[in-house]
Amino acid sequence: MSKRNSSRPVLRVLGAMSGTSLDGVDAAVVETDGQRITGFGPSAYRRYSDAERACLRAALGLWPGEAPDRLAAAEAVIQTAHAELLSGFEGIDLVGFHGQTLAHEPRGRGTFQAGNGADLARTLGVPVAWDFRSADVAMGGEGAPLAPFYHHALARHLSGTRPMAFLNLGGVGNLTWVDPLHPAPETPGALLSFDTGPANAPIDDLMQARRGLAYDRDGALAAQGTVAEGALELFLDDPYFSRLPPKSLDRNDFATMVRLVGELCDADAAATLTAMSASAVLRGMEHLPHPPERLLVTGGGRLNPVLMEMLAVSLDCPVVPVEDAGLDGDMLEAQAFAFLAARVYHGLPTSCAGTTGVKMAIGGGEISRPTAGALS
Ligand SMILES: Nc1ncnc2c1ncn2[C@@H]1O[C@H](COP(=O)(O)OP(=O)(O)OP(=O)(O)O)[C@@H](O)[C@H]1O
Ligand SMILES: CC(=O)N[C@H]1[C@@H]2OC[C@@H](O2)[C@@H](O)[C@@H]1O[C@H](C)C(=O)O
Repeated sequence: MSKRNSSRPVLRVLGAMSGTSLDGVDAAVVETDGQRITGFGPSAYRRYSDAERACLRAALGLWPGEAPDRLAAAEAVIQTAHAELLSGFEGIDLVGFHGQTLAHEPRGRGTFQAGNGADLARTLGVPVAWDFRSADVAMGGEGAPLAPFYHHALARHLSGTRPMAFLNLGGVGNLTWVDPLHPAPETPGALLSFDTGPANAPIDDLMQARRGLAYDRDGALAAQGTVAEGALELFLDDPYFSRLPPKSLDRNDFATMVRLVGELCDADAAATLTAMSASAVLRGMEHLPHPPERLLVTGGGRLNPVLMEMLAVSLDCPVVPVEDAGLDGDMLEAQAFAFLAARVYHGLPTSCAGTTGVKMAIGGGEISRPTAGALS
């Protein structure tokens, strides 16, 4: 821990994210006082085995107390994978542990990220910030997306002077519009963010069902297909797309869309699902207050050239992977939860009206210490 031009100490924070794609756990170090990013550290990835992924898939949609055996098996996978990955890092002041979202229903039963931060703190011997979303939902927010406060810090780190946008193409897509001239993320007008719609999850589900593969590598199958315009139109009729932000999704909220492509051959189905993901983003762009100077794309979908091309040809602004700005698109969400952990530690807000729709800016997350008094 060190002090640098700030009343709050700079922490070396390790963030960990297990996303809706269920591919594995990302972990990355950020040095931050919770406001400024002062450095990026090492990162690592731990893939889930096929058996582990199947176990997590079987637990999607479960709430605490439901199907106890299935849930306990998934929790054991999450806990073990994180402990294995995170124990390989040294010199860490604080861990930001997102866990695995199993169910998300902000206007209903709430939001549930499996994984126990108190146990992880004991295992690693380091304080752990976790359960980032519950407080926001309890206060009437969507509980997601939460990365926007990090996007704001990144935009300032990049010395941006004009509004820019970040697009995460994970299992679900989410879009953040950020005006970097506002020094604080919670200032009205600094941020607008929301989930755009399904991104890779339906494509992955199709590939699993039809080809026994985890995903459409480089969009190779979609590139051979033709988009079924009728199915695309039916998809875009969903009221989610015209609903004003804030709004967020569960991984499987659009699972039935795979039925829209049920009669199509594999390649046409992949092309159509890819077009649906791109079109959901295009509809989302209509909600932004001003056109961004560029769209910085993160998450695995940025590696799908078919999806990226569909976005690029339809948008007026440049569409580029975040690597164009010197950032790491594989690790950006893990970094986000490192940054958010530092904010939790320093008592700073992690969401606001522009991000989750929560009425007042609030700090979510709790901190579990391995022993009383650590990092005091
Ligand atoms: N080379 C590639 N070509 C096409 N798609 C790819 C490629 N690499 C990754 N992907 C897609 O990206 C997905 C993983 O993305 P990512 O890790 O960003 O998701 P996630 O973080 O789990 O999701 P979320 O952000 O919704 O929580 C894979 O499941 C796959 O669909
Ligand atoms: C409930 C939940 O886990 N939502 C995830 C999911 O994956 C992408 C999108 O849906 C986003 O809203 C969120 O993740 C990112 C990290 C976020 O909170 O910013």
